[in-house]
Formats: sequence, C-alpha cells, structure tokens
Amino acid sequence: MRISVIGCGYLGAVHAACMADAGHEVVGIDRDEEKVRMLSAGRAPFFEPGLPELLAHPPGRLRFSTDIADAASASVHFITVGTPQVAGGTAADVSFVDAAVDGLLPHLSAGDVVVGKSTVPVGTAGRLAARIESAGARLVWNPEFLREGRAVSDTVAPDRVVYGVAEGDETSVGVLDAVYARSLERGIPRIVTDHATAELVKIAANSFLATKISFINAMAEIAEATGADVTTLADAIGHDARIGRRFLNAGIGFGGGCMPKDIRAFQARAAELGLASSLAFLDEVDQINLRRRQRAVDLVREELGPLERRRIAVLGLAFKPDSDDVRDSPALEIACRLRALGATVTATDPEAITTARRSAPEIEYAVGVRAAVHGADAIVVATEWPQFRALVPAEVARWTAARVIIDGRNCLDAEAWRAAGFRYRGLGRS
Ligand SMILES: NC(=O)c1ccc[n+]([C@@H]2O[C@H](COP(=O)([O-])OP(=O)(O)OC[C@H]3O[C@@H](n4cnc5c(N)ncnc54)[C@H](O)[C@@H]3O)[C@@H](O)[C@H]2O)c1
Ligand SMILES: O=c1ccn([C@@H]2O[C@H](COP(=O)(O)OP(=O)(O)O[C@H]3O[C@H](CO)[C@@H](O)[C@H](O)[C@H]3O)[C@@H](O)[C@H]2O)c(=O)[nH]1
Repeated sequence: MRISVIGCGYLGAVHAACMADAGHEVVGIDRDEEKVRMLSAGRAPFFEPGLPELLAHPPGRLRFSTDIADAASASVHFITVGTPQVAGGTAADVSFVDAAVDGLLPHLSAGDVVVGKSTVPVGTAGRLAARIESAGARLVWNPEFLREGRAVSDTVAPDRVVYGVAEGDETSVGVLDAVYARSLERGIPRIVTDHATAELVKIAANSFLATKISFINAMAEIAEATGADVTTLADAIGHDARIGRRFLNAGIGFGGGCMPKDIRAFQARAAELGLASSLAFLDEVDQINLRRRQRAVDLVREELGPLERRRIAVLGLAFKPDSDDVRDSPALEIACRLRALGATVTATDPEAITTARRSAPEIEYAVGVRAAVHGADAIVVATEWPQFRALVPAEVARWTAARVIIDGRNCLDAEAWRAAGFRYRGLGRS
C-alpha cells in the first residue's frame, strides 16, 4: 500500500520505518528540516533500539520529506504529530493535529483513509471527521500503544490493534487490515469500535498504568513511615494474578512525553464534559508521582545536610532506560532540583546527555560512571540502565570517596552496596 506518515518524531519515525519494512511504500513527512535530513540520510534523529537498522537498510520503499504535498502519492495517511500539554495549562494542545489535517486536505483523493494515531482528547476524531469526509476521504482512529525503548517490536507485534471507525465503515476496516496484515497474521487481537471508544481506550490504558505506578508509590510512602519494604510488598501482591507484578516498581515515578501529560489532558477533558469528579483520582495519581521526585532530593539532604558546596553524581537522565527522551524526566528534574539547592551536579547517561544538555545546561555532564562519581559526596541512581544495575560496588568505591547511594529506581542490590561500605537508601525501603 502507499502510505504517508505525518509527524516523524518518536512515534512517527518508527511507524514509517516499520510500515516500509512490512512491504508498504512510505513517505514520512515532518516540518522539522533537520529531522527529515537525518532520516533521509538513513540516520535516526533519536535513540531507539532497532530503528537505525531499519533506516540503514531501507528497502527502497521509504523516503522522507518536509512537503505535505508529497502525501498526495499515498492513499493511507497516518497522523502522528505531537499533542503536548498546552502552555500554562493542563489540556492537550491539538493544534498540531488540526494543522496536519488542514495541510493534508488539499492533497486527499476520494477514497483515501486518514488514520489518527496521536493521543487526543475524546471527541477530536468526531470533530475532524466531517472535514475529512468533505474531501471524499474517511477517518479511522487507531491509537498507538508503543513504549519507547521497545518501539520497533511494539509496532511489529502490538498487544492489540484498535480501529475506531464511523458507523458502517467496513471499507476502512479492510484497508487497515491490509496495512497491518503482517502483524495480524501473528494472531494479534483486533478491536473494531467507534471513534470515541478508540480515543478513550488509549487514554484509559495510560491512566490505568499511571495509577498502578502511583499506587505502589503511595505504598512506598506508607512503607517509609512504618519501616516496611515496598519491593517485598510489590512482589507479594504481584503474585496475585489479578494484580500482576508488572508496573509495580516503586521509585521516583513516571515521566516521559506521554503519561504525565496524558493523565492531565484526560482530567481537563473530563472537566469540559462536566465530569471532573469522575477523574479526580488522577490528580492524586499525579501528586503522588511528583512527590516521589522530591523524596529522592530529601533523601540526599537527609544524608548530606545542606547541599551548598556538595558534589552529587546523578546516574541516569532519560525518563526510562533504552531511551534518550528527557521530556518530563524524573531523573533530570531531580538533578535540576539538587543543582537549585546549591549542589554541583555531575550527571551521566548512556544515551541522554545531548538531549538533557539542551534543556538543563546548568548541570555538568560526564561520559561514564567513573567520571561522574569522581569527587562526588553522594550518588543518585535515577534511571535503571542495565549498566548501572551491573555496577560492582567495590569498584565504584575505588573511583570515589562518596559513601552514600540513593537508589531512585530500587534497582540495586542493597546488601552488596552496604557490604562495600555505602549507606544505601532506596525509596520505600527501610
Ligand atoms: N512517544 C511515544 O512513545 C508515543 C506512543 C504512543 C502515542 N504517542 C502519541 O503520539 C503523538 C506523537 O508523539 P511523539 O512522542 O512522537 O512526539 P514528537 O514530538 O517526538 O514528534 C512529533 C513530530 O511531529 C512533527 N510535526 C508537528 N506538526 C507537524 C505538521 N503540521 N506537519 C508535519 N510534522 C509535524 C514535529 O516536528 C515532530 O517531529 C503524541 O500524541 C503522543 O502522545 C507517543
Ligand atoms: O513499574 C514501573 C513502570 C514504569 N515506571 C515509569 O513509568 C514511565 C513510563 O514507562 P513506560 O510506560 O514503560 O514508557 P512509555 O514509553 O512512556 O510508554 C507509555 O506511554 C506510551 C505513550 O502514550 C504508551 O504508548 C505506552 O503504552 C505506555 O506504556 C517511566 O518513567 C518509567 O520509569 C515506573 O516508575 N514504575
């Protein structure tokens, strides 16, 4: 099939590359010239495992452009532009989606299918459908559930695909089945529903996951006050198959370009619908989450006292491992808060130094753990990269005089660090 993908960021670039790999002819369109230049040269503009391989060996079916007119050659058009939090508010800014649709309209042909993938407030598809239908095309809402760091495998083999279609639009269902034929052959569940339900499935899934994380972080707060251990608690409740152990890792909480802004946008939309109280709990989810960042800072202060003239090594800047994304990263925010309290902060990350430096030039950056911990008074592990989990405490003790380690992700072996002479502090652990 001939496909256009409008918006080639973390979602769109991966989607375009995977669709080409699946045998389709794809044009990826982005208004960011530098991004298009890199993608056209076969280089990934951000770190995502598996993406460089897909871009470096293009099957001749993948090209990139800054010109929306190039979408005219396609008959299926994915909308994958950003929907960030509005400046100064909590709602989603859907102006990029509107602009993408406006730009696309003159290039649509009768029978084309426009496929919305961006995460949008419920009701957006209904609003856009009339404009798209006036061009003789159809709109499907097909939310995306990929995780950064696993974006390629999640795109190829998602847990499910959801098509939100207008009533009776069997034609678009057939078109999307052809687009996703290779994934569907694997027996991946396919849910066909209306536009509003499809939009809601996405935001409900992220809200549920965020709630699960904040639930365990609330337990961490109770554990801290009572001398209990939240990791043992998570293991124990996680054995109940109805609960499950996944997404019960307590620590400095969730961040990234999706979950925090999505739960806020959902609340804003509920308020517009006169249903603010239905989602009031998401405000607690957000507050618990943000408190954990401060808790990590407070642990450093408990251990070191005033932070002026202190040096702190922060290991990890990305919001999660296997990503260079620092959007709303708890790790980067903790580094900045420590810096604001007067400490000299030296941070390192296997992939996110470049992205972090852009938003936080006040932090000092070092390549590698050894350089970061040199001269430090305390170490904070803020992203659970495998390289940090694998650190040998006795070796680290030779690199630094620091004897305090704050495990912001509960990812280290507490006993091993204590045995090497460190004061180990986890979140929610006695
Ligand atoms: N990142 C993820 O893991 C992920 C997963 C699922 C859903 N989503 C959702 O997908 C959407 C995109 O997220 P992202 O993380 O890829 O954002 P991003 O900021 O990385 O990428 C968005 C891209 O869209 C481009 N763009 C904006 N307006 C444009 C226009 N009119 N024409 C062409 N290009 C335009 C930007 O230049 C940018 O490259 C959001 O709604 C997000 O919530 C993201
Ligand atoms: O037990 C856990 C699990 C995750 N996290 C944190 O939660 C955040 C989000 O993690 P994850 O969900 O793995 O990453 P994302 O790439 O942001 O993916 C989420 O957001 C995407 C964009 O909407 C969705 O597509 C995905 O399904 C959804 O998992 C990260 O900061 C993690 O460190 C925890 O603190 N504890």
